[in-house]
This record gives sequence, C-alpha cells and structure tokens, in this order.
Amino acid sequence: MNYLDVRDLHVAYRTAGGEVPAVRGVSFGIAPGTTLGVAGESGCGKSTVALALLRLLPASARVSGQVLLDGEDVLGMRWGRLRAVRWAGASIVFQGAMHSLNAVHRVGDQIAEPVLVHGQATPAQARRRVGELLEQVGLPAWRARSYPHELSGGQRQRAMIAMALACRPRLIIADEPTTALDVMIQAQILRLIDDLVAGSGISMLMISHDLSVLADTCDRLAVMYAGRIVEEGPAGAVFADARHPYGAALSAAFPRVGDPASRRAPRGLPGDPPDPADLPSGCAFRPRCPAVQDRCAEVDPALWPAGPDRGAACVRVLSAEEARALGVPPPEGSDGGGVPAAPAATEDPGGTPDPGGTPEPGGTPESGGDRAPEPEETR
Ligand SMILES: Nc1ncnc2c1ncn2[C@@H]1O[C@H](COP(=O)(O)OP(=O)(O)OP(=O)(O)O)[C@@H](O)[C@H]1O
Repeated sequence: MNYLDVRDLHVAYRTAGGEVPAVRGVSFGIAPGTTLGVAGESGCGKSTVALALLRLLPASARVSGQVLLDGEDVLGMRWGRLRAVRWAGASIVFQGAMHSLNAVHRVGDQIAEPVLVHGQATPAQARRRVGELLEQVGLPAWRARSYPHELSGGQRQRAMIAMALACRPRLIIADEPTTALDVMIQAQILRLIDDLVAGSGISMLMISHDLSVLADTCDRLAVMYAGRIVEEGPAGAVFADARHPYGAALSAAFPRVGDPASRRAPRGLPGDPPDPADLPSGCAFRPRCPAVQDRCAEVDPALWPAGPDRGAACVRVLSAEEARALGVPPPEGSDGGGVPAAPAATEDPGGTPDPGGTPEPGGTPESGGDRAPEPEETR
C-alpha cells in the first residue's frame, strides 16, 4: 500500500481577475521507502501540489480531491490531527533555507522545536537529538548554537534537512531543495538526501525543474504541464524514452548527469506555457507540440497507459482500438496511434503546459503556488 496517495487533486487560486486553475486533477502514489520526482517548467503547479499535501496553501486557494497519508485524508483532517501529522507524518523542505529559518533564533532551537511541540522528547533529550541530527546532515553539533546568518547557504539547507528529519517523518517533501545553491553544493545536498533516504523507509516527493537531477535520484518521475501530470513512470524509462512530447522535450533540454558518454546537446522547446486562466481547447500542450494532430484540439487527454507501469496524456499513445473504445477520434488517414517519437526540439527549454483530460491510470504531482510559510488552506 502506498504511504501517500493523491487522488484527483484540484487547486484553484481566487484572484481579483478570476480563478486560476493551478492544479487540474492530479493523481499519484508513493510507496514506502521510494522517491517520486516531479518535474515541469515554472508555473506548471509543482509547488501548489507540494503545499496542498500538508494544507499549507494560502486562504485564497480552493482545494478538492483526496490526499491520503497512510490512508488518512489530510484534506478532511481536524486541525489538531493536522498539527500532529505535520513534521511527524510528513515534513517539507523548501528552497531558500534563509527564508524558512527564523533569523533571530539559534539553529538548534529551531530544529528542537518540532520535537518538543510533538512531545517526542524532554528538553535535554531534544538537545541530544539536535546534535545527532546535525551530525547526520554533515554539520558539527556545535552549530546548534549558530544563528542562520552564521551559516553558508549549503549549511542552512543541511540544517533545514535536519529539521525535516527531526520528528522521524515517513514522508519528506522537498521543493526545489537545491535551487538556490551553487552547482557543487547542489550535488552534495542531493547526495546527502539520497543517503539519508536510502534504506530508511522514508518516502520522498522531490520537486525540481531539472529532469536530469530527478532521473538520477528518484525511483519514479512525473512530468507536469499546465496543472496536469502528462507523463509518469519509472525514472530511467521516462528520462531515456519519454512517451509524451513534452516529457521528451523536457528530457532533451538537460544533459545527462554523470554520463560523459552522453554528449547530446541540450535542446529547448520554443514557446511558453499557457496562462492557466486561459487554456487552449483540447490538449493544453497543443500550441507547442511538435507532433500535434487535428484531433488534439478536440481531446483533453487523460494519463493513459503508455508501456509497462507508465502513463502519458497524449492521444498518440493510444492504439486505434483503444482510441475507438474511449471515443477518441483516430488520426487522419491512419489506423491509430502508437508511441510518439521525441519531438525535434529547438532552443530554449522551458516547460509546457499540457492539456488535460481526466486523469485515469497513474497519477502525477503538481506544483505551483507561492510559498506560504505556515499556513492553512481552504477547500
Ligand atoms: N497565491 C497565488 N495566487 C494566485 N495564483 C497563484 C498563487 N500561487 C501560484 N499561483 C499560480 O498558480 C500556477 C502554479 O504555480 P506554482 O508556483 O504551483 O508553479 P511551479 O511549477 O511550482 O512554479 P515554480 O517552479 O516557478 O515554483 C501559476 O500560474 C502561478 O502563477
């Protein structure tokens, strides 16, 4: 059984200009001890998904669906239960630790706080636990007495990871945990996260715009576009052989990490993702898709099966028979789909939105939303 199951998650932000549908029917699961990476270009809804999982969205967000943590729906939880689940059931590491740590409190006190609030230790035990946690993340125990400004960016992010581990959560959500760091430190932090999670039984949701980093560190990958998961499957398979033209474009936009044999030059995808408040008809990726067909204007694809243990939201993954059964028009002058080839991407990576359909098979995470410190959400 999955530790986390997200089902048909929708999030819309109420704004002065109307509702912004940031997440549109995202479903995915994470088994105990496994890592799911969520990729997609800026604005596709990744952070919104992450924040929705622990009800950290601002009050302007309207949320529906289910977020089952060990079978319990977080979205329907009473406030007291939700407080117990945060940190202990699942914790979150944001990008930019300087903004997440309180500048006027010592790092050790901040790491100890969730342990104390959850009644997991006496103050003396919490102090010992802080020392252990700091050493676990590669910092000397005396750093507990430091203030955030006395640490480097990488050290602060290590302290944030220590805090996320403090209550021994079964799920860690890491939202672009290395984005604000330089490349060498990024690699160290990713290795640290990998080592901490490996064999620990902790599940992880790792968000990044960088598909190659996720492919290197995650068991499974979900690619988001315009508030939907458009591709989901085993990390290596998705990165090497994406079935959705957007997944293929995103994969082509990054060189492979640690594979000097792969000399392919990064390629980009022209165009911009759509405005979530003004999506095109049919597939949201249609205006940028190098493999677009006439029927893409009519069909809002669901995450259909696209190979062993994977799905893609593209009409081209359907055989003629499957398309007929689903009421999807066949491509002009042919008997049906097949797996789409990687598009001949051009310059400028970037992400794209994907149209949506009704999520069906696998699920994918979504991001989006702005960082709300300690929030509350609304349904
Ligand atoms: N508080 C908010 N109010 C209104 N719209 C919002 C709010 N937060 C996010 N959005 C919109 O929701 C959509 C998804 O944003 P989100 O931050 O989840 O995307 P993202 O993929 O995480 O992007 P990034 O990688 O830049 O963080 C975007 O169109 C964004 O402008």
